[in-house]
Parts: sequence; structure tokens; C-alpha cells
Amino acid sequence: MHVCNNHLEQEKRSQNCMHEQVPEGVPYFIHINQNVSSGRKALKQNDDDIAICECKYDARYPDSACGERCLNVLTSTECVPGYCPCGEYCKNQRFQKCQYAQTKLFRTEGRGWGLLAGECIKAGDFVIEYCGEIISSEEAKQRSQAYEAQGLRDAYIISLNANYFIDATKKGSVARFINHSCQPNCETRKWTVFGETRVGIFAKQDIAVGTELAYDYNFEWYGGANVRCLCGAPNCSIFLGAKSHGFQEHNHVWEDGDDRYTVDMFPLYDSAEDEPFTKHFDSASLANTMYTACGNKDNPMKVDGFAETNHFIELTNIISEPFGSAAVEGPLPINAVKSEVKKETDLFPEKTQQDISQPRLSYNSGSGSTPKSRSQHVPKSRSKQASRKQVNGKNVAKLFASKQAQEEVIRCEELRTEATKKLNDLYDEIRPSIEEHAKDSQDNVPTAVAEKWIEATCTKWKAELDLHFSIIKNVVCPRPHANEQTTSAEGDHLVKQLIM
Ligand SMILES: C[S@@+](CC[C@H](N)C(=O)[O-])C[C@H]1O[C@@H](n2cnc3c(N)ncnc32)[C@H](O)[C@@H]1O
Repeated sequence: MHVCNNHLEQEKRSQNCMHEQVPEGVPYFIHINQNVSSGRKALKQNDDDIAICECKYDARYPDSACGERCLNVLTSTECVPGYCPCGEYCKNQRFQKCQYAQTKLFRTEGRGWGLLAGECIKAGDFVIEYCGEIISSEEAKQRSQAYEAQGLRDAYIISLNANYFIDATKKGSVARFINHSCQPNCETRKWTVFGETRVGIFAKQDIAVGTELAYDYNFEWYGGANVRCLCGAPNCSIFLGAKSHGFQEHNHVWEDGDDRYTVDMFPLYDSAEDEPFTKHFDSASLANTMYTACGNKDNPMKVDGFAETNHFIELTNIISEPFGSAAVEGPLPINAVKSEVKKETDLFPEKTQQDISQPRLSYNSGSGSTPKSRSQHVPKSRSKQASRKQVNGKNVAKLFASKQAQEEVIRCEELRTEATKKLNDLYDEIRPSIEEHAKDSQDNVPTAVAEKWIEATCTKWKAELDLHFSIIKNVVCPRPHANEQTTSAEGDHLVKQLIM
């Protein structure tokens, strides 16, 4: 174990242990053993905020000094030096003291570099902290896109909490080399250290020396390009972090009962040709809404040529994400995806979860072939969608000639804002409960919390849909302003402005 007593020593040690550890050929990064935050103030803990446990050091029972029954350990909070009744004997300062397990970097087949256990690690042991730069979710999005554009194949951004991420791309601990497995021997756990949340990698089971360490990226990984998972586990999710929010946001995954789809798989009928073609679900849903409002799917009402021409499709594209880009992110939508089935292709073949006690981390079995090359990066199919627009109802309202239409759209916008705020507030309120359950027991968020969340989410979605519907309705079925006729040319102009 490495034990670092203060920051300076830690830093020296971290550099030293890196020199010992880094084999030739490992791409350059700055090794750190403490998160670094740029543009985010380090939390100052007041005495009142410091949790003090009730442990007492007894030389006859050294394990009593902040062992597993310590109140702080039970709440995943590290004791604060100077406050812990066990003083220097306190064993609950593992993050602070960098009490990491011995590990070794090695070159994998097909998955870049990986990390091995350099000693036997016991189930529950702290392996290493995942350190990096603490960045906001906005910054995470930007950096992730920039890294992808720079052609960086490996993604190192993981989520810290709802608002912050840890980016270990340029600066990080060696935890950044731990690869993903769908049947992992490690897991991430969040601990509070000096009032700040930190992410540690912990052993899920006894790990023999020389075994590759791996955890499941699904919960914290921000993702990058879609990467074919080469873990070889029988329950492999096929793509890295396929259940992560980043992946689902990127791929617009939709869930229906036990089936999972990407939105590409939803057929949309082109009213002009009456031929099925694949379009995004959101377009399809709006198309259906339109048909319901202004006719029906088989016999759409034709207003000023909108339903007949591409305008209709363009219009649905600008209002392309009634639900997806909700400002609030939370684990519930992630948890909602239960199966690994993608119906119409073999990409997500149906699998049976096998209860296998030994992890299969050889990566040479299970998937049928031995991966020889670097992981396959699946190209983005719809890069245009990454820059999708969020409709601003107030701006759109100004484009309508009719006062009635303007008022209706503004009212819808207000309702949407209100629903979004309620959802945000609710998320803040229930976050501790969600975070507690999100990782270890995916399906076990308390029902009361889930119900509240679902209700608020539905209200938000409905408000979102109402807004989009109101815009479409007023474009397609314009209400003439007093003494004014909205001509089809004006309608066309309006649509173009909306699209721009
Ligand atoms: C956090 S890094 C892990 C360290 C990385 N292997 C390296 O060489 O730096 C995550 C990246 O490793 C690769 N990776 C990790 N687990 C993988 C897996 N099971 N299958 C394929 N590639 C994997 C992917 O390129 C992913 O973006």
C-alpha cells in the first residue's frame, strides 16, 4: 500500500510511483493523486459540518479504530484528522492517505492499456481513487466533443454527481487505465472526504495478483464515440457504457417495456409518398400528433401544402426533441433500460443473464473470437443530432401574426418552464436517495421516489409536447389576425424562419 501523509509527500510519491509504474509507450498524461478543480471553489468545512464518529481505539482490538462499524464508514464519509477520536490509529482516511492497492499497468489485446492487481486484493478493499479534473457537465460535454474531434480513442470522463464530472484525460491517477467489463471484479463507490464527493474503485470480490482490474462503466462513464465492448463477458452490453446517460443521450435510445430501440428504428411515413422510411422517433411522434390534430395518418389534412411537402418534415426536424433534451438528468431514465435487446438487428441480441461466479476477464472467450485489434469505434450515425435545437417558445411566438397564437405559445412556454423547474427542484430533493440506490441496486430506487419522479417527468414531457404541438398547430392551421389573412406564402416564410 502507498501511504502519503501530506500533500507534498503525496505528490512526490505520486511522481515516483508513476516512474516505477509507467511502461514505455503509455501516452503522456499528468499523474495526480488529488482531484484538481479549475473554476470551482474547494469546499470549506465548518466544524459543525464535520462528522465525528464514536469509535475508540483499543490496542487489544486495533480493528475497532474506525473499522466497518464506524459511523463514518457506514455513511461512506472519511474521518477528519484532528477530529477523529482514534487519532493516528484511524483507519478511515484511505482516500486522504492514498492507501491504494499495488497495481501494474499492462498492454491489453485490443483495449489499449489496462491495470492489473499487483497484490492480492480482498473483496471490499479500496483499490485506488479515480482522480482527475473536476469539471461541470457543460464542460464535460464540450471536452468530450473536442476529444472526439481530436481523434482521442479513449474516453476518461466519468460522472461525479448530477452537476460535476471527473476528467482524467490529461491529468489523472492510474485508475484512468482501468478498463470496462460487463462482469467486473471492481466497482466505483462515492465517498465524502472533507465534505467533497470523491470516486473510489473498490474490489467487488477477492482478486488474485496478476488479474486485470475492471469495473462497469455504465453508471459513471460519460462516454465518447461508441465503442464496441471487448470484455467478452456472457452478459456483455455490446457497447461500452451502453446504459450510461452519455451513451443514451448520444444515441437517442428509447425504451418500451423490455425492448430497447434507438430512435432510428422508428418508422415515419412520408405523407407525400406514402412510403415507409426510417426517421427519428421524435419526428414520428410529432407526425402522429399532427395527423391526429389535423386529420389522420391515412388521410392527413392538407393545409397550405405543409402536409404534402418536405416542409412538414423540416418542421418536425426543428422541433426534433420533445423529450430528449430535458435539462434534468437523473438515473431513473438510465434505470429504465432493463434489457439489452435491440429488436430488429443483431446488434443487441437477446441474452440470458448467467449467474457466473468467476469473472471472465480473459477477453479471449465469450465473444467467439479473439480480439486482435484496438476496439472498434462505431461511427456516429446522426452527427447532426448532436447540435439539435431547443425551441424557445418566446422567440417563436413573435413570429406569429395572430395575437391569439402568440399568447398560446407563450403560455405553453411558461408551463414548460414551470414544469422544468419543478423537475429540477425535485431532482435536487431526491438526489441523495437516487444516488444511494443508483449504483448498487439499479432497479431499487424507492417506489415513492420513482413515482414522484415519473409524475414530474410526465408533466414536463406533456408541457414540452404541448408547446411543440401549439407551434405546429398555429403554423399549419394559422388563425387569421383581425383584418389579416395568413397566406401560404407567409406560412412558408414562417416555417423557414423557424427552421433557421
Ligand atoms: C478509461 S479508458 C481505459 C484505459 C484505456 N484502455 C487506455 O489505454 O488508456 C477507457 C477507454 O478504454 C477502452 N476500453 C475500456 N474498456 C474496454 C472494453 N471492455 N472494450 C473495448 N475497449 C475498452 C476504450 O477505448 C475506452 O474509451
